[in-house]
Amino acid sequence: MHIAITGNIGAGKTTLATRLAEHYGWEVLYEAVEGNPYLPPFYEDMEKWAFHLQIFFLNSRFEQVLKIKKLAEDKTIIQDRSIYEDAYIFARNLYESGKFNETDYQTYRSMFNTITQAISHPELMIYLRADLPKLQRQISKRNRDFERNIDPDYLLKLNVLYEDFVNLYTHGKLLIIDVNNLNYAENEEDFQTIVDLIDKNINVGTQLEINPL
Ligand SMILES: Nc1ncnc2c1ncn2[C@@H]1O[C@H](COP(=O)(O)OP(=O)(O)OP(=O)(O)O)[C@@H](O)[C@H]1O
Repeated sequence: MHIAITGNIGAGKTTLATRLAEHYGWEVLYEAVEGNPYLPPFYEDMEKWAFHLQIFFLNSRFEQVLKIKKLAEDKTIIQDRSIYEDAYIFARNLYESGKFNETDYQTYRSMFNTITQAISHPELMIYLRADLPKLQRQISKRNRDFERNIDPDYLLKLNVLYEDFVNLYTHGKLLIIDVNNLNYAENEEDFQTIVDLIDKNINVGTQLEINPL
């Protein structure tokens, strides 16, 4: 089974993916942050590095989904961020804010459309919904150099696109979790709340039985 966690920067995807994998014995595939040569310069000058970064993420996410296709035949894989977010949220936001020019954006979208014809979709998507203060707290807690001056307006715009994305999402089952008042990194009860929700929504390892919130 393929499960993906979706959510804005700092929503807590990596922590949740790691904890769920430990709890259920799933395998996690993380996104390419460490060693991504374009992320630090991108935050310095988005217009200049938008295309490079989007191609890097698209390729790395495509590699992941091909890997997941094979692995998910006999185990459950949890993916830290889905391929859709690159195109429908990050690239779209860059385009709409004038940082991705028309030609580059059309080239990128055409590659994305080609790639999506070759992939299979997650059976379950878990969306972590978090408001700006929560995102900012978590981003400052992890203290990554290149995220230090992240513009609140950038996070707000991404959040609007995330809401659009989940409202229109039809590729598979969707579980929406409001994480504003949850601290599943440190609070066992909060983690258990999420586990209970997931248990209610899937028969782990076999079939899906979703009752959306
Ligand atoms: N397609 C993309 N375009 C631009 N930036 C991206 C893209 N995908 C990921 N990023 C950036 O990569 C970095 C890592 O992503 P993020 O921090 O969301 O992952 P994370 O550490 O898994 O988050 P979380 O706190 O939810 O675990 C962030 O700075 C994010 O903006």
